[in-house]
Amino acid sequence: MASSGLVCETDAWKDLKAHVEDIKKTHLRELMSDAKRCQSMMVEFDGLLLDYSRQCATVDTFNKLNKLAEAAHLKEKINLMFSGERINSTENRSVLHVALRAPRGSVINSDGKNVVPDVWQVLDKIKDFSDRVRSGAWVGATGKPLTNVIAIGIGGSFLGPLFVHTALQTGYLDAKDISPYPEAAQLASSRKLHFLANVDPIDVARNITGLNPETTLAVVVSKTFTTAETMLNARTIREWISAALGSGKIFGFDVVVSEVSLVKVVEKEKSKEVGIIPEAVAKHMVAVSTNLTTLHYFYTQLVEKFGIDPNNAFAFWDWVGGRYSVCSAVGVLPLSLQYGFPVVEKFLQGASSIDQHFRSAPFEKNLPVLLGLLSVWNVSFLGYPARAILPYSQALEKLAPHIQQACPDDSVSMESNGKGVSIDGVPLPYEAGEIDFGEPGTNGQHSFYQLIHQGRVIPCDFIGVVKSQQPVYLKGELVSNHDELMSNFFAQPDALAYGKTPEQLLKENVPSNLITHKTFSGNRPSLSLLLPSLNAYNIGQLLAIYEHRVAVEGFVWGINSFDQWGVELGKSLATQVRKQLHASRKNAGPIEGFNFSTATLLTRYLEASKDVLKEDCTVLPKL
Ligand SMILES: O=P(O)(O)OC[C@H]1O[C@H](O)[C@H](O)[C@@H](O)[C@@H]1O
Repeated sequence: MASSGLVCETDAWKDLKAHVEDIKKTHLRELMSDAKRCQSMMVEFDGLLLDYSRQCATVDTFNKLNKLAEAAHLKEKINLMFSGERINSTENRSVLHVALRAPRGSVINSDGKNVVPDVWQVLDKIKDFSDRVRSGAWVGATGKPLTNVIAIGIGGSFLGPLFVHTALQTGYLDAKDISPYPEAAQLASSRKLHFLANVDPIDVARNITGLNPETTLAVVVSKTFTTAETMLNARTIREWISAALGSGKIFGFDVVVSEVSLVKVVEKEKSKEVGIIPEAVAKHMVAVSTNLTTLHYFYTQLVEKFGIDPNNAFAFWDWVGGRYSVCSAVGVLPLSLQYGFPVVEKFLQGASSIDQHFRSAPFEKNLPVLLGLLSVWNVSFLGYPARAILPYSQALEKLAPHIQQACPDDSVSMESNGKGVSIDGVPLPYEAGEIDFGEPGTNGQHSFYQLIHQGRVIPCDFIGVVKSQQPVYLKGELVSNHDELMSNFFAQPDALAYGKTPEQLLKENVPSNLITHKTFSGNRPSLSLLLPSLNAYNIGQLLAIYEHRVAVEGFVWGINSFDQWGVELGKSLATQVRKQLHASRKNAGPIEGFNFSTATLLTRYLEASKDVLKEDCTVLPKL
């Protein structure tokens, strides 16, 4: 829905601006003493409990935020998303990642066509393929079962699957997850899932160290099948497989692509013949890519020319944004190979439960809406530009990188909402998007929490789990290991909210020269989200909550949360550098077309690395 004017011009926005002064007068200590207020700021849904009473907000603030939601047409925008409208207007695409986890038989239309049957066709294909690989019916070129999987992808084709894998890794033994498929746990235990994302050759070396190509399956995951880093990594792994298992050849060639515009205009840099690709590649490599239909023949060709059998390519669609693709074959294929499809299906069901809730629950009970509105309040009104994501669960260690961005160019939140103009292209006179970062507790407490307690104000998301995946207890200890962890989960939000006053310190006989150092101002907002346990279903819920929260923020700010033009410039400059490096190494071509600084750095780099590699001879990682 095109916005009609900027949201900051609405009365609701102006009213909230004026309200900031009232809120700043009231310390969270006071707000927390109102039990009725606190009770009204707790919401439960499907086993989850959200407590947002430690936000610098009153009930009145929420009434005003609801008015802002109305002024921003939030409800209509949510409906447009679910009904398959092309709300990603700059790429002319629908935004339908909710269809990826819709129950079989439901109806979600894109361009008047129900996409759910297509989604399930791919899911069924993944189930069949992953069952065959896991059972040993599908074997490698030398007849051995494929027990190691390397998922090769970057950005959205990496971070989401890594997050889910890390979260499931210690938890897949949860009987509820695998029942009635107990064999899943047994089979997963002898399998390994690896992720190759960075084009840094160190990442390739780390991934293949200790691996036998005979028992390895590589999944090339790329929406466009042209991303420079992914394709070079894929070619490197193909070389590694070929070098070991290279008998029986088929002919093939690579298409090296320099630029992929997000409106699908592909400019070829060069096509180069690589001669013969061993048949083993088709046994040991499969692909996940967008829309491998006749409509997108180009992509099918790319897959085939790479040496992958198009029958072993798993499709998704252009209405799935890269950073929202973990519920497509991007995540479902590697995760099903590792854990079995039934486990991954539960993950999809958890996400779907939140989708239904997001679509239908009234705003005052709607978890993603509440969280999104709070973010808008914190960023645009209270002026807090960052957000810390603090799961008290080591299994959730990759949640913040997925939401935040550990990789160069993709994150659910920062790629979505890191925008400077409205959906209509008007420069924003207010800040949108937040800087996300985080670490699991209690590790973070021993690093950056100092700043959160006494330095900058950073609204925090505390995420706790009631039942640990690992119930460890030592006889004679005061509490179990998980209780020890959770003691911190419960304590930190109060420390941030209440702080510690000079008066309290004086009563404790703190020396006067230390009073200011030991004072905690408090009044630092946070929210607490309690999950019942950490199984595939709950992980799906958590993912969808964050995805929709980001959408809510973007809808209110009036931006397009579903494009990512900001990642393009760096990519095209890298193409220029790549060409220069090739020319200089191959023909000692002069460095041309760069500013003084870049030219100096390039010269130093080229000169100092002259002897490292020889052109035109394959060198695989030294293991
Ligand atoms: O899946 P691919 O086409 O390889 O793209 C991988 C990533 O590349 C980009 O630069 C985009 O900004 C990301 O959203 C995307 O996930």
